[in-house]
Amino acid sequence: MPVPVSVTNPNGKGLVAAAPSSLPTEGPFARLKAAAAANTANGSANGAANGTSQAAPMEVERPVQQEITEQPVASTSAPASIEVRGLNFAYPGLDGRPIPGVPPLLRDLTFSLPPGSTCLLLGANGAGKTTFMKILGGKHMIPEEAVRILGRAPFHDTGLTTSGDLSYIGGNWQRDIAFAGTSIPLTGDFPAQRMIDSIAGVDPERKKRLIKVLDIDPSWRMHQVSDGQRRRVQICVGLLKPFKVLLLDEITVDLDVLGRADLMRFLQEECSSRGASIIYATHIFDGLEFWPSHVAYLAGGRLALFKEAKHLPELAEGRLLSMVYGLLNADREAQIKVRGPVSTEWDPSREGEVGNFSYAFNNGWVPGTMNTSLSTNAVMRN
Ligand SMILES: Nc1ncnc2c1ncn2[C@@H]1O[C@H](COP(=O)(O)OP(=O)(O)OP(=O)(O)O)[C@@H](O)[C@H]1O
Repeated sequence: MPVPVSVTNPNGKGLVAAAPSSLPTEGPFARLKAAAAANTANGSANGAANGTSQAAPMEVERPVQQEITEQPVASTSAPASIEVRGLNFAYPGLDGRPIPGVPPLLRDLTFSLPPGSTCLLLGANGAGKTTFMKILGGKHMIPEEAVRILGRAPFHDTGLTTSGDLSYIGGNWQRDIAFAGTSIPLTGDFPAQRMIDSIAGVDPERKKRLIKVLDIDPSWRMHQVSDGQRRRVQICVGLLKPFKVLLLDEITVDLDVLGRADLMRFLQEECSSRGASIIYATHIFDGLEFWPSHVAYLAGGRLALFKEAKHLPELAEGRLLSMVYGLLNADREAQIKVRGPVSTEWDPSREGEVGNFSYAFNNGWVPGTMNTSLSTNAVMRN
């Protein structure tokens, strides 16, 4: 279960800002606080200019309504570790082709991140964050030139993922098992250590460090662990290889506050010390102000906002949550303006939107689910 924001962050200022009076001087919160202070001192020219800081008195903030406008891609001279150029993507209908009349989910999306970046990916439910992350992770076929990870095409160049250079961690740890069902949680009776040891060629020191950071008991039996404990083992396995690009899709959802704080600090160190890059899609914002170097907001199939964190004074001021609230509000109102309010009535005329019958050329759809047992092999091409 996610930790409710109201529990960890009752005043809307973030876990980091809430730390000084109530938390011990040692341990992950103290280190988070120090990291946030250093971040503020280094990067938040805006915060300094208008006299705000993490230590400023906390008043309860009314979320602000923000205007969503297209932002220029952050410019940098370093070669990008993640580069997206004019990406279009639409999920296919049952016949494997884009559904006529349904606009692409991602439209002419352009985006670039330099090495060492920690990018927070935000957006409303259904905005396309998971889809975008899966595309970056090489799980959907798209034109080769549309996405480059470390200069390579993630779908076509499978060496990117098999080498561990590109790592995607998302969704629940589950698999489809014939005659049992789809999305079955991994619950065999074997110890966590065996799952972790199943990844070959791992530096033993890194393994030990991750087990410690994620507070894993190697003797946990995987069929008896809680959701959060299973998630810790899943994250550990996903991080064992020293990735160069890491895509995290809401994986901290089951972690307790301490576990999340330790993990986020570990990930930030990975980027600053090794030049790795991370995109992290989440709906849990408390305590994250210190973490991103970039913030991206996905709406209407495009990046409606993409900025370096140092240009977002809300972060230095510990107001990430209220910033996101404002963006979501503006997004919803813009959508209502365009398509009107969503009908609460079932509309029989929308049945069978797939269109006229044609012979299916993707026969891998799993009945009753949104997944295909094949990699999605039909894409929107202009
Ligand atoms: N396999 C699929 N087939 C068809 N449509 C899909 C499929 N997966 C997702 N979609 C649709 O694509 C849209 C974006 O979904 P996606 O999961 O990428 O959103 P998201 O931003 O990650 O949402 P959330 O914040 O709820 O996780 C949704 O409208 C969803 O219904």
